[in-house]
Amino acid sequence: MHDGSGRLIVQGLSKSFGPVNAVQDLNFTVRPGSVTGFLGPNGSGKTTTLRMLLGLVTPTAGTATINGLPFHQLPNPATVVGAVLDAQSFHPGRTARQHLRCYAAAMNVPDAQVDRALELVGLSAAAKRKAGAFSLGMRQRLALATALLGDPQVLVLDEPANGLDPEGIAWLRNFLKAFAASGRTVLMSSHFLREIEHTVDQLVIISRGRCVFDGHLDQLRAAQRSRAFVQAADPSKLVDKLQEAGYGIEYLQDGRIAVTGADSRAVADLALEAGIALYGMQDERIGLEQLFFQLTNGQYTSVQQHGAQWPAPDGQGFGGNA
Ligand SMILES: Nc1ncnc2c1ncn2[C@@H]1O[C@H](COP(=O)(O)OP(=O)(O)OP(=O)(O)O)[C@@H](O)[C@H]1O
Repeated sequence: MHDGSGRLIVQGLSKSFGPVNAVQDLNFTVRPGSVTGFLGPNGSGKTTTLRMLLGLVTPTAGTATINGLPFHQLPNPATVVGAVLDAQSFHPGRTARQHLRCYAAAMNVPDAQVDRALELVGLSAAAKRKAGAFSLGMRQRLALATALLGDPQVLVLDEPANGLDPEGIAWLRNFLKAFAASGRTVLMSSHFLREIEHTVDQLVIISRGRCVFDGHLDQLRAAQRSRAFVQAADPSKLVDKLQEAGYGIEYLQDGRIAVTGADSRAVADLALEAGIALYGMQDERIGLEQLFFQLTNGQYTSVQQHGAQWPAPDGQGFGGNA
């Protein structure tokens, strides 16, 4: 049974593998009713964190809880959390339905859930086909169906969009948004900002095992700075005026002034008022992707949609948030 919270709480979580500090003092909360992206370059510690959350790796320090409990203390965990860590782990000779029946039996979930899960992921027509012949996109869907068997409150997905074509990504986006809109929780990892940009509301970004951003995607967007580069006849007078107006200033080596938080129009208006001639102007906008580059300190990586519906936990209708 769902206890109605669906919260994932990571506190002071660390994991070292010998000399490798894979995860270092991570703190974040994932709330129901939203899709949270867990973003970071390759090797930044995403999988290790998800594995600690799912009780598959023991933390060196700290805790990771689901509904207030470590995974291994959850009563009937399959009904609380569904996870996909590896979309390739199928017996190639089994059909999609046979694969799901094996898991349903192991989870003590009624067989009826198998056809429901196949339907939810759009695989009903492929139920009798062997998983070994599935495309990567179909494997991702079958893995997701496996995670959905227990009708869980929380979905934890490691790189679910990996290898999907644009149509598959759009399908996944609709699906996860609808799942979250019903008051459930989604945590999905990615190393590619553009791939998940239109799917997630919240973002936790990690780099080298440490959290470098935790907040709403809009907060990240707001942090995109714009700058205007300007060459003026009287630079020091213009700088005085710009500083009076509250803009950040930087002198560039080539004699231009970089004005932070302003576009060229605002600078031109101010220069005109002050009677300062301008010889050249240029705008610069730091995009989300560049910002992600900066946040992850060059440890690179980089985030895409529709509409589905999803019943709320315990069949309470749509949009119920715990
Ligand atoms: N079992 C292990 N033994 C030793 N080192 C490990 C182990 N698992 C992970 N690591 C190391 O911990 C670091 C974090 O790896 P992790 O797989 O968690 O990163 P990731 O962000 O999921 O990367 P990717 O996007 O490439 O999957 C890496 O340096 C990795 O080599």
